[in-house]
Amino acid sequence: MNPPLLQMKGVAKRFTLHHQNGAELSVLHNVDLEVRPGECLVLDGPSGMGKSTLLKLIYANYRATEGRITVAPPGSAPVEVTEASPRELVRLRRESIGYVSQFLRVIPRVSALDVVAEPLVEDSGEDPAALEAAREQARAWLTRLRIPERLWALPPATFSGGEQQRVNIARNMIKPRPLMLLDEPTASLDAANTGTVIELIQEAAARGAALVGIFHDAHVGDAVATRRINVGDFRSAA
Ligand SMILES: Nc1ncnc2c1ncn2[C@@H]1O[C@H](COP(=O)(O)OP(=O)(O)OP(=O)(O)O)[C@@H](O)[C@H]1O
Repeated sequence: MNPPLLQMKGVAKRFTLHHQNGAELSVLHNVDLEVRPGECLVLDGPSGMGKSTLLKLIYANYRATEGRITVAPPGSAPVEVTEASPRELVRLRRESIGYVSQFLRVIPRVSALDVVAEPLVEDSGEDPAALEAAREQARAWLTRLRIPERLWALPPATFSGGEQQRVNIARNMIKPRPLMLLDEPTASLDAANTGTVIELIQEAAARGAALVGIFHDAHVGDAVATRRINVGDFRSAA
């Protein structure tokens, strides 16, 4: 069996509520899990249980209060997310973790094509052939996700919710990273685009990515899950 790409051990998250005299809100407690290459772990559980918080801990948007989170990309040294420096985290995200949230962080005046191509352009070292290859791939991703060609040269700020979500998916999947975090990636999508995203997730798992996802639509979770957990099981008794 492949070694885990992601490992969480004894992870807890408590928020300190500064506007409520420093009261603590305990959200996750004793999270132990492993995800291996080729697996898609689906996070289930009622609203407010901590599903998005769990993804944000892995991506280090939130700092774990307790425990260890280790990402071990194949062929490179494992990174302890809980102890990594800001520089190591930037590198880990750039090289090893894709994070598709519901919302695109819009960059003013940058075209949809360049937003999608950017992760490959960053790696191109200004080599003209690599830059053109990055743009060519961005065109293919925009086509596959049914973004009309007339929109490619425009900044996505004025795009519809579903168009922005598809640009975000393309941007985060164009570079095949070993770990993919998916926070309701199909929330604003129609049936055809939801079907495409299901295929993309299955293709990522087939090439050996490890995926952890939250899916609003039960049928999407059912189609992609290789394993599921209920995040309510990590709720603190306190
Ligand atoms: N930055 C924060 N500060 C304080 N509390 C937070 C913060 N982020 C999340 N929480 C709290 O943590 C709990 C879990 O939130 P989270 O968004 O992870 O739930 P969820 O299971 O993803 O919910 P949903 O299915 O509704 O998206 C909620 O009670 C939320 O208010």
